[in-house]
Amino acid sequence: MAELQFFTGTMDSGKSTLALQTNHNHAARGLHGRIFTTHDRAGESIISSRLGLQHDAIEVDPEFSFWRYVVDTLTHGGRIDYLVCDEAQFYTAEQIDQLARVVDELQIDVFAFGILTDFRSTLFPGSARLVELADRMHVLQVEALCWCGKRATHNARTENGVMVVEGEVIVVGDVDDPSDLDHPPADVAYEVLCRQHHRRRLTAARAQAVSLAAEPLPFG
Ligand SMILES: Nc1ncnc2c1ncn2[C@@H]1O[C@H](COP(=O)(O)OP(=O)(O)O)[C@@H](O)[C@H]1O
Ligand SMILES: Cc1cn([C@H]2C[C@H](O)[C@@H](COP(=O)(O)O)O2)c(=O)[nH]c1=O
Repeated sequence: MAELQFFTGTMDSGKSTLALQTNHNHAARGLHGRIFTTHDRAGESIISSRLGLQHDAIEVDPEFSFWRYVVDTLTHGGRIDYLVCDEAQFYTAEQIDQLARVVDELQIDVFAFGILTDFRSTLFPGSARLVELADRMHVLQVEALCWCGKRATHNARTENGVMVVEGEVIVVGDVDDPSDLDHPPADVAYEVLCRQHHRRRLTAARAQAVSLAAEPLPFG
């Protein structure tokens, strides 16, 4: 039986890597798949992982119909055994419904990958629909960690280093590596945090500033 599976985790938890591995393992066994993505950091029609892997992909815009694409391909003699769908949080709820229909009516496996919540800790519409419809949901095993060492569960957005909770929902960006002194923080960046530190808006930089401020002055 074909299935709609949803693989989720915070930013930087290995979703795109797993998406590319899933495609590789199925293709290696002679199965025919299609890879979809949208708004990847590397650009249009590309799926990229931070481990350096990249692959061509079909760019999904809000008008794209998965159902029409698959039916057209099959009608013209093409073969599709599975779909790999990255950045699925950005898909519309209707597109997730189409993916479920592809699974149920055409017996094609769908592997969807995406983050659950945005920088305000609100479910993305695509992810909400996947939670509602997926046959199986998997939380990625490789845990991204908050600066405090706890498992990161939330995605924070920073603007010029300061965590924000208002703004456009979709802003393509990357997590900052504070140890990479060659690259100063981007104007808009992301940081993964545990819930407690997301709630308190305590990013690594702010935690460090607070702890330095609490140091007693070196009076002789
Ligand atoms: N230099 C590195 N060495 C080893 N692993 C790395 C390195 N850079 C990134 N990674 C791994 O890649 C993961 C991010 O993979 P990626 O597929 O881009 O994540 P996602 O799609 O969830 O944002 C990190 O959690 C880490 O495990
Ligand atoms: C939290 C959040 C993220 N985004 C963007 C930032 C990245 O471009 C992608 C997530 O990609 P990843 O492969 O999981 O790292 O989503 C956004 O647009 N809005 C948000 O609130």
